[in-house]
Amino acid sequence: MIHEATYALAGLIFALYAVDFALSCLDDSREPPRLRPKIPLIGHLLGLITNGTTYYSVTSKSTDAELYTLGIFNYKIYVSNSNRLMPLIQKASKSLSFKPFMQTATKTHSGASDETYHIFGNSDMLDSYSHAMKTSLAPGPHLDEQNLRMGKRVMADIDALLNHSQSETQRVKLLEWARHAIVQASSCGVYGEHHPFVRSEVERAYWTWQDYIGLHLVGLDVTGTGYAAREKVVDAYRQYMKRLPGDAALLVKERVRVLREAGVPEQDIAPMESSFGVAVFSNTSPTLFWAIWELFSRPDVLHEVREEVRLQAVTGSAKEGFELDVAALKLRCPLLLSVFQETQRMRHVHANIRKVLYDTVIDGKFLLKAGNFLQLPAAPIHSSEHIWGASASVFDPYRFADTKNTASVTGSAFLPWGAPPHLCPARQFASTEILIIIALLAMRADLQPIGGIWKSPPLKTADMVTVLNPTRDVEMDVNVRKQWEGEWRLRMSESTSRISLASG
Ligand code: HEM
Repeated sequence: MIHEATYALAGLIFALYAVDFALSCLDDSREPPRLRPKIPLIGHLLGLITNGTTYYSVTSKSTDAELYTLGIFNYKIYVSNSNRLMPLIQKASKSLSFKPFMQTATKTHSGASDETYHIFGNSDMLDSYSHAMKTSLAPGPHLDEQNLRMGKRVMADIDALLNHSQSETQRVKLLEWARHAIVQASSCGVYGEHHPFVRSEVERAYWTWQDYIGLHLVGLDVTGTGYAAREKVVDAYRQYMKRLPGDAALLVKERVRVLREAGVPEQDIAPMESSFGVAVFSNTSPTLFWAIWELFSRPDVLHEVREEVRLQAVTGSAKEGFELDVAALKLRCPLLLSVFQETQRMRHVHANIRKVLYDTVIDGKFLLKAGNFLQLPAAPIHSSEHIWGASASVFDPYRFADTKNTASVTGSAFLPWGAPPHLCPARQFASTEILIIIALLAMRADLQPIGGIWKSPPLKTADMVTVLNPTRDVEMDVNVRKQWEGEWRLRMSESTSRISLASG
C-alpha cells in the first residue's frame, strides 16, 4: 500500500514537471525568461495566494531580468522588474490595458448588473469616466471647496480625540482611529457633510466589506458576511443619492453624470458609487497609520518635525488660539513631507496589473503574448540600490528632504501614485489630508503604544491595497501636549499651491 502511494506521488510529480516543461516549450524565444517555481504549474499561484503582491519582491530578487515570466498552469504573468521599462509599458496602454479589470469589478466588487458590465466594456466610455474624474480633481476652485470640507472635519476629529480631561490618558486603537478620521474627512470632502458614512454602522460595514473583497473576486464569500456588509453600504448610498446634496464635490456629480449618460441603469448607480471607497479611503488610511507610526516612533525626528511645523506653519497662542497655515505646511515643511514620502517608498506594495490585449513588443525585444497578464510591482523598484543608493532598504526620514539625495529619482522610480503619465488624480488631496492630520497630531499630542515599545505589527499580506494594513490594531496612549492646549484653526490654502511630490 505504502509502495503504491509512493509510486502514485512520484508519478504525479513527474507529470507536473512534464506538463510544465511541455508548456514552456511553447514559449516564443522573445518572451521574457521563465522563472521556475519550486512546485511546477502551481508554485507561483501558491506564492501569490500566501504572500499577495509581496511575492513579487521574492521572485524579483532571484533574477536580474528586467522582465520575466511566471507560469501558472497555461497562463503567464509577465513581471516588470524595471523602472526603465515603466514609461514604455505605460505608453502601450491600448494593448496593455487596465480596462478589463474595471469591467470585471462592476460585477465582482460592485455587484452591478450584466447591462452595466457591458457598458464598462466600452473603451471610450471608460476614457470619459477617467477624464471626468481627472478634471474634477484638478487644482482649482472645486478642489479648494473639497479641501475645505475635508479640513473642517479633520479638526473635529482631532478635537474629539484630544478634548478630554487633561489629567487622563486617552487610549485609542491607532488603525481604527486613522480609518475613522480618513473616512469622515474624505467623505465630507467628496460627498459633503451629509455623506453616506455619517452613521457609524455604515462605516463599520465598509471595513467588513473590504475584508471580503478578495473572496468576492473568486465568488467564495460562503457565509455572505461580506455581501451583507456591502449591502448596508450600498443602502446608505441609495439614501444619499436620492438627491445629491449641494455640497457634494464636482467629482461625485461628474462620476454620476458619466454613468447616467452611458446608460447605466438607475439601480446600479449606488452600487457603482459605493465601490469608489476603495480609491477614496482604503489606501489613505493605512498610509496615514504608517506615517504616524514612522514619525512618532523616532523621538529625535519627531522633535525636529515639531520645530519645523512650529516655526514655519503655526501662529497664535493658547490665549488667542492657534492657527495651522496649510500653504506653509505644504510648501515649507520638507522634513514632514520627507517622512511621509519615505513611508510611502518603504511601505508601498502595489503591483499595477494589465491584461495583454494584443501581442505587444516592449523595448523592441520583449514579446508579451495576448491573453496573458502583466504586473508592475513597485516594491522591487522602491528597494533598488541602483536608484536609491546603498541605504535603499533602510528608512531614512531625511531622504526626500534634500534634493541631492533624490536627484537621480525620476517619476517612474517613485510609484505610490502610479507611474507617469497615469498618476492618481487625487494625490494632492490625499497628501494634503495626511499632512494636516500628522502635523496637528505632532503639535498637539504625544502618542505611544501601551508599554512604550514600538514593535511593528505583522502585515495583512492578502489585502488588496497599495499599503498593507497591520494584522492587528495597536493600542496607543494619547496625551495632550500642555503647551499647545487651546483652540486650533486651519488656514486653508488654495489647491493651486501644490505639494512638491516626488512623483510629480
Ligand atoms: C494615499 C492615498 C492614495 C493612493 C496611494 C492612491 C493611489 C492610486 C493609484 C496607484 C492609482 C492608479 C494610477 C494609474 O495607474 O492609473 C490611483 C488611481 C485613482 N485614484 Fe488614487 N490613491 C489614493 C487616494 C485617492 C483618493 C483620496 C481619491 C479620491 C478622492 C483617489 C482617486 C483616484 C481615482 C479617481 C483614480 C483613477 C484615475 C483614472 O481613472 O485615471 N485616490 N490612485
